[in-house]
Amino acid sequence: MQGNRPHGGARKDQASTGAAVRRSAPGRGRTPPVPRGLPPRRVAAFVLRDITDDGLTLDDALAHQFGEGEGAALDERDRALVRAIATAALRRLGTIHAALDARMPKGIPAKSGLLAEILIVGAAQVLLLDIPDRAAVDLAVHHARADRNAFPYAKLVNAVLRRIAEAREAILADTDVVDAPRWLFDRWQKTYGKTVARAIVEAQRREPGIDISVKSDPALWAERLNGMVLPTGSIRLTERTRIAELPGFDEGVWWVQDTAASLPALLIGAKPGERVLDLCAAPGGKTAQLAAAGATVTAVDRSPERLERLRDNLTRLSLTADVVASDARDFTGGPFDAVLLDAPCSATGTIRRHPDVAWTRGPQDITSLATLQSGLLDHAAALVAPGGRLVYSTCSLEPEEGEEQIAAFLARHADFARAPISATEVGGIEEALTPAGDLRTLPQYLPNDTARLAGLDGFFAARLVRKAV
Ligand SMILES: C[S@@+](CC[C@H](N)C(=O)[O-])C[C@H]1O[C@@H](n2cnc3c(N)ncnc32)[C@H](O)[C@@H]1O
Repeated sequence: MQGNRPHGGARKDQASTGAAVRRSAPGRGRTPPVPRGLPPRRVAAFVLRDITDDGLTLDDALAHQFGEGEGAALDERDRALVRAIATAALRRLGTIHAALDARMPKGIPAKSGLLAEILIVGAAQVLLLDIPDRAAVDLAVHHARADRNAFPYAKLVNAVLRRIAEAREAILADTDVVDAPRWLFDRWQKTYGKTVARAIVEAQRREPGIDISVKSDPALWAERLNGMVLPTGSIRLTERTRIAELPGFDEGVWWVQDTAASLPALLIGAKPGERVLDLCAAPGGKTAQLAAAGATVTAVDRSPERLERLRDNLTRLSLTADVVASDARDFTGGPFDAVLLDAPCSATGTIRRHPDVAWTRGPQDITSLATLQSGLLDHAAALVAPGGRLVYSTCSLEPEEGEEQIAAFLARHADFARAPISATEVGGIEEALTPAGDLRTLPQYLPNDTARLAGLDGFFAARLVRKAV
């Protein structure tokens, strides 16, 4: 197995050059003409640096770079290219690091500016995108020449990227390389065993399709949307498309939601008129499911910005909920017939959709989130009416945020018992049920011969019932 640490031992030196310097930076006072394709590559390099150095999410990094300097001037096509390069690079960062390591045994030289990012952006194009090798390599060389500190390494960029292009097939076929940080892969091996951990990282390499939850009549809407109905009742689109231009979007018939993310709200089994509390609700995919089932929903989230999105989504869908901006641990009300706690988590189950997650989390995040989750669970429990249901879910693959959380909760709360989940409630996906009766989806489930139509996010969910007094 090859190492897959972030490539570039010169992080500290680079960081100390300061954002203002490194984010402009033509080399040695010259102003060579800027080739047409260079700005999006340069912006992609900054996006990657925002993510790997500053811990921004991909969406935040894109918003940051498109909001200033060279990024603000990019047209829609170039922005799409920046997103494609950054996403591909993050999805296969282990592969790219291994390819660079093998051709640069001494690693990235100190004080070499954006050299690491220039190489990653170049390698992502050469290995993964439909861009001619020559254009990708030449632009990377231009990029290095225009960077004050990467300037001396322009020839090295040329040589390394050409050698990567020559070895493309072998690099992509290397099954020893893992596209996840070592600590995370080791964790998955420990939790799920070697074979399953391998299948997880394999599934995360694939670009996922788009899933849609529909208020009613999935068969009809699958036909209209040119999609397929999944066993879970979601629709999976079979083609890449602009979401807002699809039939039914303006009419508010459906919303985008990974099919695994739709399962926790289904487990509530909301009936018309029931009082249901959705804790940690924004941007509202599960609130919409509960409201569409006819429940009287209270949706709580502590982020006012995310609640704006929830309100917008409900408005488009002509659904209603009582929306409350509050820390869930301070929320009082109820008791409720059912409470859904879709807790904040490390989101390691969503890496196939959000490949940045793999490279911006650390083991300490899992520990601190597990503490937050158990506090949220205890508070949620107090809001459930006797005889009522509590569904706890996270989009994490980590047992501390799932199975272990529920075991500890049940040990603390003798007034709650597990209400085991049956396969028929989750589209018949037997393998997603734990021996205890909880839901544990893994990204490699729901296989399909067409890669883009396979898989689902990794989710955990447990259903508990408060004993009637
Ligand atoms: C996994 S997301 C929820 C997704 C949402 N349930 C859906 O289906 O669209 C977690 C949410 O928890 C919110 N959150 C984090 N900590 C919170 C807290 N202490 N109280 C309330 N909301 C919190 C975040 O703002 C975020 O919107």
